[in-house]
Amino acid sequence: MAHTGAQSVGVKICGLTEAVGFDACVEHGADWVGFVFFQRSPRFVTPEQARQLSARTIGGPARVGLFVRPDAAVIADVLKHVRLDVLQLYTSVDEAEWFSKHFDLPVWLSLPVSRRAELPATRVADRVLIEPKPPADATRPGGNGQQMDWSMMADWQPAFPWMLAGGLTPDNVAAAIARTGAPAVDVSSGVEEAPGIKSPAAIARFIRNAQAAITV
Ligand SMILES: O=C(O)c1ccccc1N[C@@H]1O[C@H](COP(=O)(O)O)[C@@H](O)[C@H]1O
Repeated sequence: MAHTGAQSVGVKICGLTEAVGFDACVEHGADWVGFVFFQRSPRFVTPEQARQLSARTIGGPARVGLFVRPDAAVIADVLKHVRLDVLQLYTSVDEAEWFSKHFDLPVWLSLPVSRRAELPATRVADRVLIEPKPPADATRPGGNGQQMDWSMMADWQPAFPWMLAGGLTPDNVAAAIARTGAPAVDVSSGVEEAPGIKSPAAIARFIRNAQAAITV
């Protein structure tokens, strides 16, 4: 079934490391920007780098901090430097709830999914990120440019917030939204010139194509 949406699709650009990419997100109206606090990512930023990027604009996209196997002391240190609006966590449902209460912040939980039965039936976090399971030899759980089988979401219409991630690009994002009905999308490697280096032109095209998808 093809989905058509009447609501604006939310767009998150993840893995900002440089001013030029951050500024493109602000200019073209991204809803969220993501800072990756995972050292084994080419998109890793220190808390100070995130602070400097974030300070380039007042307001603008909401700031999402991404943590893999999160540690409360690490998150607390980041929050001393930069205001985050959302924690995006690669952890369990129980831990996600704990972190949300502990830091009094909304938590988005990344859920790796490879078949329809793994899609959540009930709300387990403020938002779930539906992502592909990473390859066995991957050094990180996301940001691998790996696309999932969108057909498994064809008739999945949960009554809670979710976001589609994994292998999205300016060229496929409109089809991804139409096929899955995703209310929000998340991209990292699909808008890069090289790992960790964002392309302002690709960011502009991604946001434009995602937002245009609602009128399909
Ligand atoms: O971006 C990363 O390097 C990363 C590292 C560790 C965990 C998650 C990461 N990225 C997340 O994965 C999605 C999808 O990435 P891609 O578009 O397929 O490259 C990304 O949007 C981040 O939320």
